Amino acid sequence: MSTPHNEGKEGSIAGTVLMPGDPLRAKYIADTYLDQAVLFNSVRNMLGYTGYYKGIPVSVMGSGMGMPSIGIYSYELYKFYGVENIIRIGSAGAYCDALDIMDIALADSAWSESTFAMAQANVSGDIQYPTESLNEEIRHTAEKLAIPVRMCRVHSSDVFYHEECVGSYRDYYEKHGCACVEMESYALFHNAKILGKRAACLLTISDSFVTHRELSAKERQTSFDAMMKIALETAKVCGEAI
Ligand SMILES: O=P(O)(O)O[C@H]1O[C@H](CO)[C@@H](O)[C@H]1O
Ligand SMILES: O=c1cc[nH]c(=O)[nH]1
Repeated sequence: MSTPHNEGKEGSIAGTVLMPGDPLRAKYIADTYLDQAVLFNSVRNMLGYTGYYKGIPVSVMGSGMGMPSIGIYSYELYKFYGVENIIRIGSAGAYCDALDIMDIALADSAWSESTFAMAQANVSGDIQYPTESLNEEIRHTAEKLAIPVRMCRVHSSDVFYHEECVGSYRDYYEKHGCACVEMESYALFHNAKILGKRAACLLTISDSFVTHRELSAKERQTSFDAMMKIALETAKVCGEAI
């Protein structure tokens, strides 16, 4: 089987997929953490690999940036490849000083101005939620690894570069309770819900709107190991249950 965007063969993708936005981060994870990793997709260079983590099959695939992109890839993984769990592992910008560079956040909800859910399935509302049971497994895993994780509402934005007339990051923090910003979780959570699947979103803070500190592009690609460890150990637990 294949889709217009994924050339993976039937059975080539594990039940749990870790999804960074950057396909090169997917390659880094496969090269660094997976045994016997096999490339299942390179259409549009959206690299996807399946390998073994501590003996359990796990896949990792880039989602691209923004909701239309993760909307396509996650829909196809859930609907056509039988994937049960997608854990997004991304970077985010902090909207408050409670989140520092390299802190790890777990989305408890995604607020968005996006029309994705309305356009996709006539679903109204500006908040989408992750799967509570998957979040619970992630929290439990992080606790066991003694890696601190901050639960927070995420601004899942359609736009990276805003003009000033739109307002400040403080508005998203103060009016909507968003502690940080990324660009995919609202669409991922929506797709999981309509297809009866599970989704979660782990984020490492890469820059701060408050302090203006930021990681380099190279650091964003390779330095999120603590978050990856949590995601991989959770995927192992999910894989053992499938
Ligand atoms: O690091 P990733 O997973 O790509 O996530 C964040 O980084 C990109 C913007 O630089 C957007 O995709 C945003 O969601
Ligand atoms: O979407 C994103 C991701 C990281 N940092 C930002 O400022 N925005």
